[in-house]
Amino acid sequence: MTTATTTATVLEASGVTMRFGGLTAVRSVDLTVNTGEIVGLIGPNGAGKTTFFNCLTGLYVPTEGKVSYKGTVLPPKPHLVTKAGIARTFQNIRLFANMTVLENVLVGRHTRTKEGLWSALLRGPGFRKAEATSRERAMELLEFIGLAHKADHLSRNLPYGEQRKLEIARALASEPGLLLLDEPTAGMNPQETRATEELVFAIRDKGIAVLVIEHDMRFIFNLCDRVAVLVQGEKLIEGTSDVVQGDDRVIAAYLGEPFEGAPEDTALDAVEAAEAQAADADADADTDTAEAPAAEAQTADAHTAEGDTK
Ligand SMILES: Nc1ncnc2c1ncn2[C@@H]1O[C@H](COP(=O)(O)OP(=O)(O)OP(=O)(O)O)[C@@H](O)[C@H]1O
Repeated sequence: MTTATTTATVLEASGVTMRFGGLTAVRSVDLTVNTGEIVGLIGPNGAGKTTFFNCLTGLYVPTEGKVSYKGTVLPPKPHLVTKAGIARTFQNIRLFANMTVLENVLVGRHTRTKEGLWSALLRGPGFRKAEATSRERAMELLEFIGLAHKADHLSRNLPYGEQRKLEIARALASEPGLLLLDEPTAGMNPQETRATEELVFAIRDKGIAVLVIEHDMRFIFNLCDRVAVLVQGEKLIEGTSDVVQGDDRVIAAYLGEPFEGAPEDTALDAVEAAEAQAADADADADTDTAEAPAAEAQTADAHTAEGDTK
């Protein structure tokens, strides 16, 4: 599917430790992401996933360890990390609510525009050309994520799932080589989640490596080439979806009882179908027949609902 003939390391985090006073939120974590890869980062609430992301993107200065992007050690400054080629989205949506959809994407491009303050104030030919290129590129991105028809809408008026998509478009506007997604499907319905899965594959096929935090196990195991599991700040295991799903320590430490025996895809399909049905159905109707699938759906949801609290 990918065209890369050689595998190169895009991201290399080594020995990353983050302490907050007496609390060690991340302890000596190593992680690499290679070209053409989608890597998942999972773990229970409070395991240190977002803290680790913040260390990668310069929001936190790690207490120990270093982070390199394409062989160069990154300075712990968010704008320099973005400029180097790493973009991210946040767990909580951070759009400019009173800007249009297009303007939000244009904001994401500013690290890639070279025109300076005077050029912008004087609106000289250089600025106008750069502005036209930026708009064109931003519209292409909106086309790519399926929001071009809403370019002039205020972002606050978009439905929740589209706001999350717009955040991804804004991150892509900085032309990253690596995209970090922090719970991209939190609060989404199954259809939106499936669409996000397709979007992430399409992003990878554009040559952008992806590192994704998510509580939705089906999403992670469908999507990722490799999955790393953080538990209490430490990396417990890293491997393919099959390896991670089958590891007893992961089941015990993270997936717990409801996921024991890692349900077959068919079982998960049934859960999803039940969720979709339940969403459409009148709350009071068919209580007898809905009882069994609703119970199953709750079991699967136990893993996703946690992500909405933050
Ligand atoms: N700025 C901070 N100051 C102090 N403690 C923090 C800070 N940020 C995170 N922590 C603590 O670090 C630990 C890891 O939190 P973090 O948010 O990284 O976990 P997480 O795996 O992303 O959890 P979730 O899945 O709930 O988002 C938690 O105990 C949290 O309370």
